[in-house]
Amino acid sequence: MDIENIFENDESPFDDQYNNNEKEEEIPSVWVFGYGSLCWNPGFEFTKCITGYIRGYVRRFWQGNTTQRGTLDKPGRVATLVEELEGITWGCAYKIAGPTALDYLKQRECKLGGYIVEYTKFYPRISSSDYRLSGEAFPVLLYIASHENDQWVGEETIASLAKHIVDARGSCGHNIEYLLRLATFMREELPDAQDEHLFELEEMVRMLMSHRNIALNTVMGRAPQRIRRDSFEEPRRPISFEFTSRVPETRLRCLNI
Ligand SMILES: N[C@@H](CCC(=O)N[C@@H](CS)C(=O)NCC(=O)O)C(=O)O
Repeated sequence: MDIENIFENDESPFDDQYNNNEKEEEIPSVWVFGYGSLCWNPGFEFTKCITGYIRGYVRRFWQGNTTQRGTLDKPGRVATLVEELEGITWGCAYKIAGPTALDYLKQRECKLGGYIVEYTKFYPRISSSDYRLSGEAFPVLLYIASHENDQWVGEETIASLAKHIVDARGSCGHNIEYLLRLATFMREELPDAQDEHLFELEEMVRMLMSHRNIALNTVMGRAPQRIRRDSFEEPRRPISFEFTSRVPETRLRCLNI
């Protein structure tokens, strides 16, 4: 999908009805779906973040990574989406305006990560009349690993994935951090969402860490920027992982982009 001129393209699927610009000046915007590190470390500026899901895909750690979370000698494993008819993948959608964020994602996701950009329908977890999101689905961009990219690994057992993750570290930090921060995002923001693959992998990695005496503080980098999600929702729990609504000031530190 060519997104170069998505803001000018009048055939764009992101037409005005989904801009939800009721309270924002009429500037063209698109939504990007995050289901891996984008859930906790978007690295780009956004104006809204809402939790929800997409249909027809499941999340799998079947994409290798020799840059941000691994090396050529010890490739890591990062999340991608695999088509599955009845599949559902939970994550969050970011509303972005202007091409800067997309240029950044092109570098981070496509150039460095081997992902391609597609789009699909996003179903918000919470509908809000205040936000003119009556719960109906709307189009989002998503970054998915093509099976042709040179870092594609394909199906692997949980045990094999866990071994790779425990052994891998890249320019953005340890591969364990990548997995645990995603699992924490899901538990804290989407406690009712199911994801057997993610949580079985987390359990196996934590078991390997225990067997190899790997201390958590040796694999977890700096706490990510706090993100306020579903801002039209009353706070559901004491403030913990995510709080203030702040547009990220820092870029993806490891890539300096
Ligand atoms: N496209 C997925 C995965 C994105 C992802 O995990 N990208 C990795 C590598 S390709 C990345 O940029 N990681 C930064 C980091 O690991 O901190 C998402 O929507 O979250």
